[in-house]
Amino acid sequence: MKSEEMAPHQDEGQKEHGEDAVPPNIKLEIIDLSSEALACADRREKARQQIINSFSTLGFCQVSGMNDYSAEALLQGSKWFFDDVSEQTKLDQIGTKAYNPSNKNSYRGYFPAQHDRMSCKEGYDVGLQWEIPDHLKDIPLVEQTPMLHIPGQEKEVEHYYEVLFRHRDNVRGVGDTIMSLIAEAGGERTDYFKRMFSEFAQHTLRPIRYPQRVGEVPKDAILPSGRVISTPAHADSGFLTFLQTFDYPGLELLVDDKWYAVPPNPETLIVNVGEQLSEMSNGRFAATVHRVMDIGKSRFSMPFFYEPGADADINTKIPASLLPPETEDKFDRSYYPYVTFLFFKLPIYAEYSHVSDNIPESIYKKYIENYEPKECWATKTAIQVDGATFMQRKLKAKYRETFSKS
Ligand SMILES: O=C(O)CCC(=O)C(=O)O
Ligand SMILES: [Fe+2]
Repeated sequence: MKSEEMAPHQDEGQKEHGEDAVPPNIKLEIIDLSSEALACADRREKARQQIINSFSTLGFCQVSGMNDYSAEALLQGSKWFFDDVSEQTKLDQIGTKAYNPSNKNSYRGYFPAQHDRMSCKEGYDVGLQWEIPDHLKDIPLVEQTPMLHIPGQEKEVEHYYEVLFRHRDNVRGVGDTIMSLIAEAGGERTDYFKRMFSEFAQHTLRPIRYPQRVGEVPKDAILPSGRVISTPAHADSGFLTFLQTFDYPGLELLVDDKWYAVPPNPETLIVNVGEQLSEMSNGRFAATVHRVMDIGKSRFSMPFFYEPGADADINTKIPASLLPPETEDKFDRSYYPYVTFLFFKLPIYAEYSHVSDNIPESIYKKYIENYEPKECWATKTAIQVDGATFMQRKLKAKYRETFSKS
């Protein structure tokens, strides 16, 4: 899944810490992934070490050296998409089912901003393009990305997708490179993770706009210092995130209970570890909590959530030599499909609740019935909100009820 996300009523947990009006800057290590660097044995080894070190400490770094990279063209595309194409056109043509019930797409597509929520952003979830293979057919969430068709603006539309897809494919390659370097650092073959992040990976590129808020700002979005939150504190729930923030400040990391600001750098991508990759490393890699602040004007950003295939086994571990030694043998090696994780997680978000009402029985039997939910930041937060009940268990009970009736 798109990894980030907050549970709907998430509390801004660390109120007592780091209330500086302007938190100090933090410098993220820059890792050179240019083809020249990777072709040189010493520089490649340096990149491997930098990745393992930064993932094991801050859980955040930057990468440079992408091919053919124009942040400016991407930003122009996003401005066109969010500022020039009307919200109605986006909702009609590519809105997700939660916002346009007559559309089929639930997982890919456009979602509008909710100005009365702490998380105030609109975005467009874009996947890879492939024919859905037979073994993934019928799985809700495995779907094509709906695309705009605007009569009279064919050229603009074509250009928009050309730039966007080039970026998507580039960043996907960067993700594959990082996973290869982790494999090599652990003494495994370069293609160790290839099955997991296969040609049918569920990767999601998400152009975002945080619009200038209109109406009353919800109280829970205002910090005691008066600063306003656009995306509350969260850890990304997935594997790896590659984020372009252009020239916009606003991203903050929670390190040792204090907030730090990440200075923008359009020349690099910010990379961070999500909870599932942290789990694949038995906790060695850190899924660091972060948030986005309101900067008083529209803010654009573009995360790419590097995700496995729907049926990939997410109980995979990073190479054993990289695991914390005391944890090496203590894990469950049973198959846990990625889509099962998504099925348990997504319905927590109001905008995906219809997904759980439309799961075919065969998919329930294959991907839900025999699995226990996996915890993540979002579901843990939902538990806090929900009091004693473990929301994921409630969801499972709900699925079970649905299919015992049929
Ligand atoms: O927009 C940003 O700078 C960060 C977004 C984010 O944290 C996320 O989408 O997970
Ligand atoms: Fe995030």
